[in-house]
Amino acid sequence: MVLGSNLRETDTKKADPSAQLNLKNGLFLGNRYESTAAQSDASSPPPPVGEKYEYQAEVSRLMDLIVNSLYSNKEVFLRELISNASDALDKLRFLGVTEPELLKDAVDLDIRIQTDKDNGIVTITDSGIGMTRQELIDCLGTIAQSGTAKFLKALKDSKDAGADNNLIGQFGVGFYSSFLVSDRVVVSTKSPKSDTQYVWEGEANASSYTIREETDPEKLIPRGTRLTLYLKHDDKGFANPERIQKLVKNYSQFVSFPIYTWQEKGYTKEVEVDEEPTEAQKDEQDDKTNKKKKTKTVVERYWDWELTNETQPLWLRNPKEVSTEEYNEFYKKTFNEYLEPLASSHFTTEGEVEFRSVLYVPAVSPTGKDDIVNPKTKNIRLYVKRVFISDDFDGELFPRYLSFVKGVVDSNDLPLNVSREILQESRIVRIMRKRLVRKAFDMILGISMSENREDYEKFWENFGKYLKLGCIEDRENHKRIAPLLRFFSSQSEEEMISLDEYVENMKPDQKDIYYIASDSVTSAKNTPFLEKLIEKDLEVLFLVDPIDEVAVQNLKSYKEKNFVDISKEDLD
Ligand SMILES: Nc1ncnc2c1ncn2[C@@H]1O[C@H](COP(=O)(O)OP(=O)(O)OP(=O)(O)O)[C@@H](O)[C@H]1O
Repeated sequence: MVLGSNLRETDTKKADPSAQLNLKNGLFLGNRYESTAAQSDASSPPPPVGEKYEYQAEVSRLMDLIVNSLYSNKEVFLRELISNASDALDKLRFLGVTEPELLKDAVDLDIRIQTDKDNGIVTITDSGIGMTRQELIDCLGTIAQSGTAKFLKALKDSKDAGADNNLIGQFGVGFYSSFLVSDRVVVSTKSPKSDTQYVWEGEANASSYTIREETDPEKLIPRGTRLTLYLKHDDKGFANPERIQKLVKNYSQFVSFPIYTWQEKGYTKEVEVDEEPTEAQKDEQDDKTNKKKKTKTVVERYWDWELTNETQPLWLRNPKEVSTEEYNEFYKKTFNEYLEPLASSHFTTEGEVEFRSVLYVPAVSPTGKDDIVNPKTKNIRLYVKRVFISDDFDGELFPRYLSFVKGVVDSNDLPLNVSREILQESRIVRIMRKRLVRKAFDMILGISMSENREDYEKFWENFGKYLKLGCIEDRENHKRIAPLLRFFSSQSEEEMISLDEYVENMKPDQKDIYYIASDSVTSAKNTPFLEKLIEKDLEVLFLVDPIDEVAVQNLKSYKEKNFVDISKEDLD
């Protein structure tokens, strides 16, 4: 075997990883993985002093919290950093579709994690999009981003002084989580948009960070980002290669890029033994065709990259083989959620248009009940042939009133350079949209039929308004929406009922569905129009949400029974 054979001959305990990598790929990738952090630290002269920048006030606060936190589940740092690396690779792969020259400096899109146990150092390298100098300042000195911003908001909202510890785990604090375990963090990064590689360096308990150019030729990377974490004294255990391997397996099952970890390996071989044979053995050897030397089996140790995660995306797997726990985990990791979803649906459509999707109904409404019309939800992640395209196309794939549905959609029929304009014009997208909507309704119907009535009550409380909006905006789907609606009524003031329940409860000669619009159950109850109907034991729906009446007027009828406003009609 040619591969790495020279490495096995010698003591390769600290072998140069790049040597193997280059051999393996048969191409020269510069010295991207050349120096382990430990080596460079010991041998190179002190790095040039960088330019100093102050953190934005929120970042300082966040850093303070993280550095001094008593949060015990520190290992989440790895999940956060791998997720950043994966995002950076996604961005590169996406941009590379239209600008292939971005990909030319390094072919493999992967994440490599190396540990130096003796010195307590972990390096995480991705060959993703990297950062320019300005991006370093914008991204790692200010807070603009989702998860971290969510964290700060939750922190503000929480009055409980000990809450920050739980919040770190729930929301994730992105890049800054590296300071849960590190005294010092060095980010060396090369964007394909810049000719220079830059180094960001920050320390726990400091209010500023520095940025300088990378001048050490040993540390140059063709493209991407390398994070070097100098672990705190008590956290040096994270530099144990087996521990890292375990954590990667645990946290990265849904990362669709290969993650390699640097592992010690062994193989057995036979070696000759030079011991003096006994007299008896000598005779025996002489008897046989003499000179057959003795051998023994020894284990040779060497270090090599080992693929540590499975890279098949969840939606490509057979739904029969995916457990509810896996769907829930995928949801939480993909959408930065900490609550389990209320329901999920995994399906494939074939034939005219082929795509795969996993959809979810969240447990709570993120925008608050009154803010339906927020088109920038980033709830649907669109992939084309497994390449992440964008999470900005919710509006093209789902009607506005279903914007609370989250999920991934992967199509084989769309072009990789798909844009909003293409989506809007595409016949394929129209078909996809129809099917997605149908599946979303099936999923909601599933919740409504759950044995546990509370599930749907919870759904209705969070997303009822959205469905009512659907009555107004989506005539075509009235048949699907109407059975999902819920109202209080003159005979059910505490628990909401469905239209089906109403219809079942109708008197044999009752033709219409009666309703009264009011601002509360109490005032609806006291309306004078109601008396006569109650006398006759006829049930009346109470429409107590301002949107209810418009929704019902749009439906006009349910199961061929007209909605009739008891305050307006001349009732017999
Ligand atoms: N490995 C990386 N390669 C390129 N850019 C990165 C990398 N890590 C972080 N960044 C940049 O820094 C920004 C801030 O990262 P951070 O982890 O704090 O937040 P985020 O990833 O945007 O949000 P969240 O982690 O909550 O999803 C990212 O949005 C990205 O632009």
